[in-house]
Amino acid sequence: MEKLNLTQIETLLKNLDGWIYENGSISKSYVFKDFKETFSVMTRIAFEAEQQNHHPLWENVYNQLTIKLNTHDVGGITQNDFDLAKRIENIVNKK
Ligand SMILES: C[C@H](O)[C@H](O)[C@H]1CNC2=NC(N)=NC(=O)C2=N1
Repeated sequence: MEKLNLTQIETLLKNLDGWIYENGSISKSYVFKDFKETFSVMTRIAFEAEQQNHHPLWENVYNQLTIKLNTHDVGGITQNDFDLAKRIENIVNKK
C-alpha cells in the first residue's frame, strides 16, 4: 500500500465532510445523543475495521468520539485510511 503525499491527501479529504489532516492522521470528532448511541456506533465501526483489517486510534468520552486514522505499517496515510473513513461516515450517517 503506497503512502499518499500531501496533495493527494488534501484532494481526497475534499470528499470527506469534516475530516482534517493533522499530526500525521486524518481525523474527525463526533458528538452523539448519549453514551449508548456513541458506543453503538463504535461497535459498528469496530466490526467494519476488523473486516477491513484497518483499525482506528480513537478516544471516547461519554457522547463524544474522536477518530484518528493512519496506516502504521507504512508510517503514513494510505487509501486504506480513506476507505475506512468513508465507511465510518456511512455508519454515522445511517445510525
Ligand atoms: C498485522 C495486521 O494485519 C496489521 O497490523 C494491520 C492491522 N490494522 C491496521 N490498522 C491501521 N490503522 N494501520 C495498519 O497499518 C494496520 N495494520
